[in-house]
Amino acid sequence: MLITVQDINHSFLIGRKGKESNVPVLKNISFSVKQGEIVSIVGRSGSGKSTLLHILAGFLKPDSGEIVVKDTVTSVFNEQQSAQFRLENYGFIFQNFQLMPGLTAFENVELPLKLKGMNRHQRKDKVQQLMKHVGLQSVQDHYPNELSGGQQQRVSIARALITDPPIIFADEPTGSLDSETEQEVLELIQTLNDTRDITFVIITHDDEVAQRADRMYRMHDGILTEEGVPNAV
Ligand SMILES: Nc1ncnc2c1ncn2[C@@H]1O[C@H](COP(=O)(O)OP(=O)(O)OP(=O)(O)O)[C@@H](O)[C@H]1O
Repeated sequence: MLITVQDINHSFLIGRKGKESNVPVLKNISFSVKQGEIVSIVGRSGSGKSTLLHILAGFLKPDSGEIVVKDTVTSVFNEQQSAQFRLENYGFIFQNFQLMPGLTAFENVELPLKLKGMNRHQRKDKVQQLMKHVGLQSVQDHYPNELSGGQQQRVSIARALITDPPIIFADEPTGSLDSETEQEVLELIQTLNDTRDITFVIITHDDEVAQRADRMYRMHDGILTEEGVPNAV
């Protein structure tokens, strides 16, 4: 298994000081993701999906339970260890793209390589190759506000991929796209999964998006259960 999540529990303390109450948000969550799978987690707003993603990615510590990624227990990491592990292993795609408005499409994709200290020549080759792969060659000098929603999401996907992480976490990746563009982005994810063997964990409130995955889990009031998908082999 690439990712194994075992008995995760998490609560938030809410309310005024002295009158706080503990609200359980994740209840005994266990699931696993195999290398090369696309796994979706679907559920209504407030069901706990984002909290689970934050815990998986190490932004938040669970109250109890264990997460193992690539044979490493990540749930015991301190902040610095989590940050390092994220840098080496995870890419992120968000609903609202989170591109840097002052950088061109090319520069947005290039940024993670700059942060890693790769030299300019190598960066240029790598970024150009990937932008071609995701169909962005003709718009590489455009700023985010000169791109369509679908193009912006392609840029953010390229940015997530540029450091070759084995795992991509996508939080509502098609949430702000029209249905045609949504299909294009889902097809791109499928292609990248096929050609580069990248594992995707997709969080969504949309059943149709979730059913495009190899396997699908449903989150309901903090409880996660696996459901069959139509295209399962
Ligand atoms: N930092 C926090 N402090 C207190 N409660 C929180 C906090 N973050 C989330 N919650 C609560 O935890 C529950 C689950 O929230 P979460 O954001 O994980 O749901 P979600 O399924 O991702 O929803 P959405 O699709 O709207 O993002 C909600 O009831 C929310 O109010």
